[in-house]
Amino acid sequence: MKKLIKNGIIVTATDTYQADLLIENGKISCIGQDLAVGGAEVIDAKGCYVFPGAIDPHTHLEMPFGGTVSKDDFETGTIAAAFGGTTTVIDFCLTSKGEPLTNAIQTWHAKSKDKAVIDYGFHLMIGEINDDVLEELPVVMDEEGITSFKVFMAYKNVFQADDGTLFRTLVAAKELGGLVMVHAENGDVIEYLIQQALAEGKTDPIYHALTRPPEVEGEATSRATQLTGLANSQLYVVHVSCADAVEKIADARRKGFDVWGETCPQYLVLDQTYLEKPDFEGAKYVWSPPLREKWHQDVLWNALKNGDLQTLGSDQCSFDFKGQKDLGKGDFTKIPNGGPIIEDRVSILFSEGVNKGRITLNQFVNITSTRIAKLFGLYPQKGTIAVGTDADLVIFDPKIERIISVETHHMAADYNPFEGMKVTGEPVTVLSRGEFVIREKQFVGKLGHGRYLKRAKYNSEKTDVRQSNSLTI
Ligand SMILES: NC(=O)NCCC(=O)O
Ligand SMILES: [Zn+2]
Ligand SMILES: [Zn+2]
Repeated sequence: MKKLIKNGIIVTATDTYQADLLIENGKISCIGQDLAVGGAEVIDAKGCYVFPGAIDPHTHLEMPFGGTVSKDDFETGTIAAAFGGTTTVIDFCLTSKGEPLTNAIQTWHAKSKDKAVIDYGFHLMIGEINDDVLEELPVVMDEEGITSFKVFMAYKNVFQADDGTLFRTLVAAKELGGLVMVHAENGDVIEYLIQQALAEGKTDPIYHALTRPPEVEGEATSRATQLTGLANSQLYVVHVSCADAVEKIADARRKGFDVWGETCPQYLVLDQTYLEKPDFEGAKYVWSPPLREKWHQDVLWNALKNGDLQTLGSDQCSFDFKGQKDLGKGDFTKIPNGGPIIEDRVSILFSEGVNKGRITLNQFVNITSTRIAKLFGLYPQKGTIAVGTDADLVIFDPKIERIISVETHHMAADYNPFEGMKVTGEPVTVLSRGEFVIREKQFVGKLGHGRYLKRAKYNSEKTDVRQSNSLTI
């Protein structure tokens, strides 16, 4: 059935205007003033913004990690994402050394099929480069449409790859049209600092942060950007947490390197003191990289505004406090890293960013949707509002106030790291390819509605590093 969204204010990465919007066969078929269409279901968006569905470029759903498995899967995770205004997620598919890449991809298809309520794609972890991997990569790209590869520079003896692997991945990505993503922390130095702390009997959650200081993130970011320049390749630095890393990304971009940076809500609004909460509650705030001293937040906000950082991911990787986070009681290295964020990513950026004048409304759309679609080969099918694009849409009431709480969230985890935080602005209705997923704040979607997305190759023309956020695109 046709749907007609009336009276809303359409916001894209470049424009803000009042118009009606017609949806037919899952796509936007017409945008105009005072549209009247016989037989169309009318959705009144008066007083609301109409945004392109947000895209979360960084999720870990049902991921084995730290001796357990992240709590939210493709069902609970994508439902919560939709409540928060996200209509596409790109999840990290983990690989194992010596195993064909396609085995890992099949495992991820099995996790997601018939569960996801919104569209989804995969990034692929590269843990080693050898002849088999080099042979498989072009096939993975062409047949699976996986065009972004993740290299971990940390998590020694678990996921960490060496510099040779990173460099060869950058070279291969340049040749094949892929985007290399890095978790940039120096895993070897962290391991040394961890062993030193444990030997001194320092086992509380705060030592997670103190053994991963900003310098180890800054150093790894610098190394990754330098190697990218040398390979004349392209790089996306995930979950940037501190000034040291922002500085290195900004330097690289000034030199004209094709380098991009993502931050996450936790680094924008929470700080290192949360790890000192009593009764082991600090474990709820264990991420890698860790939360930083508060002053880093201003640097991150400025970087989003001036274009040194371009996107916001959730790094959704949730664990229960009871039964999962508490695996690390008495040894902070055993606390599973990550938290439940997928649902509140967009609202936090709107409330703390747009409402507080730190970024503009159009930058908000660029940071949560358009830029991500361009970088990860989804644009213009996703990431904007235009005739012919998927009708992934969010009707967003900027006036609704909400207190974030585990009592009301839709994620599976048993706590919310933003508990008690007031946000103003909330999605009320969310459509995926023209179908309601959230309607008037109620879930009405269908398991399995979400389709797997084969993504286009990295296109430096589309993403052009010289185009800054400051002027939105
Ligand atoms: N970030 C984090 O603490 N957990 C998820 C895995 C990762 O992204 O490193
Ligand atoms: Zn990471
Ligand atoms: Zn992550």
